[in-house]
Amino acid sequence: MSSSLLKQRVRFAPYLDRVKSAADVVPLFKTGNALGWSGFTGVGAPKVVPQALADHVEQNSLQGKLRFDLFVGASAGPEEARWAELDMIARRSPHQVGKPIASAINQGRIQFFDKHLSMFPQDLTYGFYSRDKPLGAPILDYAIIEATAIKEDGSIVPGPSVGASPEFVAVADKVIVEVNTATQSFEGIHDIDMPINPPHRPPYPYISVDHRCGVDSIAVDPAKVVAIVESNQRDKVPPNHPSDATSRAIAAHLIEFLEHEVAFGRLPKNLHPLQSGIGNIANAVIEGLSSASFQNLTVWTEVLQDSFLDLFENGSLDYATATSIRLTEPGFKRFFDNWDDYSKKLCLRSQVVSNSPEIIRRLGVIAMNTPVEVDIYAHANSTNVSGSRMLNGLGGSADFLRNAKLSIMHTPCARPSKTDPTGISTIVPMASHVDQTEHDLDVVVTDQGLADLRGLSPTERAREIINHCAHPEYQPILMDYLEKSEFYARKNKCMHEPHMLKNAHKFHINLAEKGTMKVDSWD
Ligand SMILES: CC(=O)SCCNC(=O)CCNC(=O)[C@H](O)C(C)(C)COP(=O)(O)OP(=O)(O)OC[C@H]1O[C@@H](n2cnc3c(N)ncnc32)[C@H](O)[C@@H]1OP(=O)(O)O
Repeated sequence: MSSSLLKQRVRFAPYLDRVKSAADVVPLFKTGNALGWSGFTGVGAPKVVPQALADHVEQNSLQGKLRFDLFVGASAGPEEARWAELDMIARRSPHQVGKPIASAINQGRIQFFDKHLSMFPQDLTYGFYSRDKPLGAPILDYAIIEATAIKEDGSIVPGPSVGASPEFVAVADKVIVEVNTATQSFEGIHDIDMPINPPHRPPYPYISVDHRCGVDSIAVDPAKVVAIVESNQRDKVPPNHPSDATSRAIAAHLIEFLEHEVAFGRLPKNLHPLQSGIGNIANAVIEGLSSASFQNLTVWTEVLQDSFLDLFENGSLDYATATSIRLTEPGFKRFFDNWDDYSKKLCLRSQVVSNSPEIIRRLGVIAMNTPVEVDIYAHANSTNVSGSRMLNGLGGSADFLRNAKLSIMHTPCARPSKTDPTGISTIVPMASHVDQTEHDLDVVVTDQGLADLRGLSPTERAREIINHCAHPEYQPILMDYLEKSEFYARKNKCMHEPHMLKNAHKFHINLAEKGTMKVDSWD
């Protein structure tokens, strides 16, 4: 049964014969299927089909018996958390958000692999993730893609994210389209590159943030579309934490640094295109930028959060492009209330383009992301707490940080542990897991201050980071580690990047054993 809204949104008549309910498509799925979902950072993912499958598993006690390999451009919505709770995910890549899915990964129930978001879709199309399948088997059994409209040629107009949907559609055996009639159509806001694999891939043409290639929907062979399912559920993004003294201090140091770079002629007055990561700190830093004096800013990023709307509204942001616009409910209301204005100043692209190392370097992007920890030589951990416990995944942090003109990591200098309000130092002697290397980062900034690492040797970097970024309670402990490491290294003629290996992870060991990283003495 098609609603009149659905008929308006689906402009390719043959699809109207394929309208089904979510429950109707449940029998199509078999355990072991490889699925690609649209969505990126909790918006634009399918909802009603995943929910119907979860209901089916719950009602028939199929937990652990109907399991899928699940690929999503980045994270999906609460549906994937429910799938994790019902043990419906065997394998997952490349990024996820939410406690149930992270704990299933950390309990070893989901085989998760973490890949640069610019590389994940193309590696999927190369067949890297289906290499154990028989020759000729499809890479994906189903792509389940949320649309906000279908054009006359059957192509799919996505919603608030593009992510890896073009690649999923290209390599899926069958496609199910969830047409979301609860949200406004996003038609006209996308600029979509369809996958062309090497060695004949032409260069991406973009030379400015507002440059568009002219394709505004995802092409699909209509013969592959087996069902059109109406969805009437909006995206639900939890509210961001309001900025606090810590995030405001981080933003203030960063703004002072950017002003300094403008004064010295290394950046123009409107800076360079900005990238900002996900999370509360990133959101608060952008909030801080909205009260600075920069004008005519541009943004080339992967996720736009609510705070970017402030920049648009106070007139300091000229144009923003991303692969996802992850807004809270009030954020989406602001966005739709000003649709005529925003749709001219905003564009959503595929993640292979938003995160393309080549374009990031070409545009001279300023990248800003939050790590779990940074070590004294500027290796950063974005993913694994104490070397092992996965949080969300690498996401696009390394796509941007390795290729940006200015690579900045921002973090509070300390975090609370269960027993000590400053029990976790985000500056450590040796990172317990490395996602960004010392060769990638230019600047580390905490609420204490900013370390400008450009052109410094490792031991100079260590002093800059300890003195400017570490919490005052950790500064003497870290300096003691550095000086003792230098003492041993001088004797052994290995002064380039001195470490005491037996103590290098003592902060983490101390945290596990005593609830704080405040080490009393070195072994
Ligand atoms: C889709 C994209 O890729 S966007 C591009 C950038 N992507 C990335 O940088 C991916 C990696 N980064 C991230 O996932 C996030 O930035 C994080 C998790 C590192 C920080 O997120 P934020 O929301 O800014 O910080 P926040 O302080 O709220 O920390 C989030 C959680 O991580 C935990 N955490 C962070 N660092 C540590 C640490 N050193 N030790 C223990 N826990 C930690 C926090 O305790 C918190 O847990 P909670 O949710 O149980 O309270």
